[in-house]
Amino acid sequence: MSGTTAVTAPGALPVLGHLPAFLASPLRFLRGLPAHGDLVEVRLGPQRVLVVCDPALTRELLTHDRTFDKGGPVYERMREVGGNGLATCPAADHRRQRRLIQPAFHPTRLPGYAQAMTERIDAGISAWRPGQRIDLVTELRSMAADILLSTLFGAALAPRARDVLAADLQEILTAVPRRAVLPAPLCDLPTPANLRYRKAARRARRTMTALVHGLRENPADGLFGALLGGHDPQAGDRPFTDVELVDQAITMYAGGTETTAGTVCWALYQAARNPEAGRRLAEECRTLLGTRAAGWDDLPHLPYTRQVLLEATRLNPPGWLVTRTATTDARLGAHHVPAGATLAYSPYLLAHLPDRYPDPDRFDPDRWAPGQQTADGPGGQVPASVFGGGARTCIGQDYALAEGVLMLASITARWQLRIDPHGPRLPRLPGLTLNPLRLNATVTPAAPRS
Ligand code: HEM
Repeated sequence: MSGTTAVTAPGALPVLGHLPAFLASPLRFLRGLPAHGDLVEVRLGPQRVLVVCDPALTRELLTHDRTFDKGGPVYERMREVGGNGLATCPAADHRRQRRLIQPAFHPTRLPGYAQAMTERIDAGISAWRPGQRIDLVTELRSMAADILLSTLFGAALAPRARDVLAADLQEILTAVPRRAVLPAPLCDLPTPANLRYRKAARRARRTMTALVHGLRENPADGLFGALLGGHDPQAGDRPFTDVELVDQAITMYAGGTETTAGTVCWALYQAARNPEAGRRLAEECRTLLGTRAAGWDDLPHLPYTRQVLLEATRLNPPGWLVTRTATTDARLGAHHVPAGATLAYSPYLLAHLPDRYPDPDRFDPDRWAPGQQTADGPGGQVPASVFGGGARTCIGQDYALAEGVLMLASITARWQLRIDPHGPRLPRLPGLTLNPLRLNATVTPAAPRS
């Protein structure tokens, strides 16, 4: 990249650059980069990307969110879906949006959301039958979608409409990685996949616009109720229009469904593969809960469950590669970065650095034990950058951790899972998240502890 002082990763082929090596195994490729420097240029065909390979440099990238703004091919396609929502909007619009939305994520609102989480989790796991073979990916995704839409719209969203909306939103999200790599004209062809995508996008926006109209007249109990009901915008903050509110709903769905569901899926898988961790998890959940679903007041009494969840996010962080664009000529650490450059940070790469996490491939929930000193601060913290950082840090972090612990504890308390020996079925290339495509398990009732 003209003007940058970053080293280029070795092994670039003419024209294709590092594309074959990246496509052969993106995660292995990323993990090899820190050996070459703290900022490494990678050539993916014509696209050049500066990959940040060091935690301090990642913090610097995330702190200067106006210089290193949202951008890159995935964010462009996400904008097509989520419009100018909180996760995709440029820095120029971000402070206003964040100020308007933050009250809906205030810690005092979490117990209310947790009640909806407990109800939806209980309904989900009560439908399983002894001896049934389930696909955990589908089951947890549908539970997370149910929870997200229930907390967004509260009682304003009837169960039948919720199912249709969840199916449409899922269709849209599944299309994003495909549309991000297809040349733009191909995205407009009337292929069955493009037609399905357009139909789902139109219907989802129509449904949510109607919900927003209803909530403006009659604010209900959900997250959108908090956004619309009686919240005084800060001086100078223009309130959200209906279109912006629908963008925010799609953004929350996109940011809050696959991420949490995938994390719980990996946590259950790891607990099944690691007998000692699985035993301690079961002991904690079954002793505390018997067979009931976990609620908000149980959270402080589920420390090991939280450790298991955190370690699962470290090993398989949902957002594994995240891009930015330099808005101006800039410095990053000791490097010059030219205006227009694409940069990327990788929670996956950082979470597998051996000097931060000794024996990084080992599943070890005790890294997060209270009082344990980790590279990310005292035990109980979250793995650095898994939830981003700086002004664009995940607004749903506490929501996600509460939901993840409630799901993991409730499932473990009530059911014994026998994961299929084949383990998770992985996509050939990871999509927006590191989630498996399938994880089959047979469920039998857990033996309660006395
Ligand atoms: C395990 C669960 C989750 C993980 C690992 C996660 C991860 C992340 C990461 C890495 C970012 C920063 C992206 C960037 O730097 O460009 C982010 C932002 C965001 N997340 Fe999450 N997330 C999770 C759950 C959630 C949930 C449950 C919600 C909503 C209820 C949510 C909503 C958002 C939003 C709206 C943003 C954009 C924030 C902003 O730009 O101000 N996330 N998340």
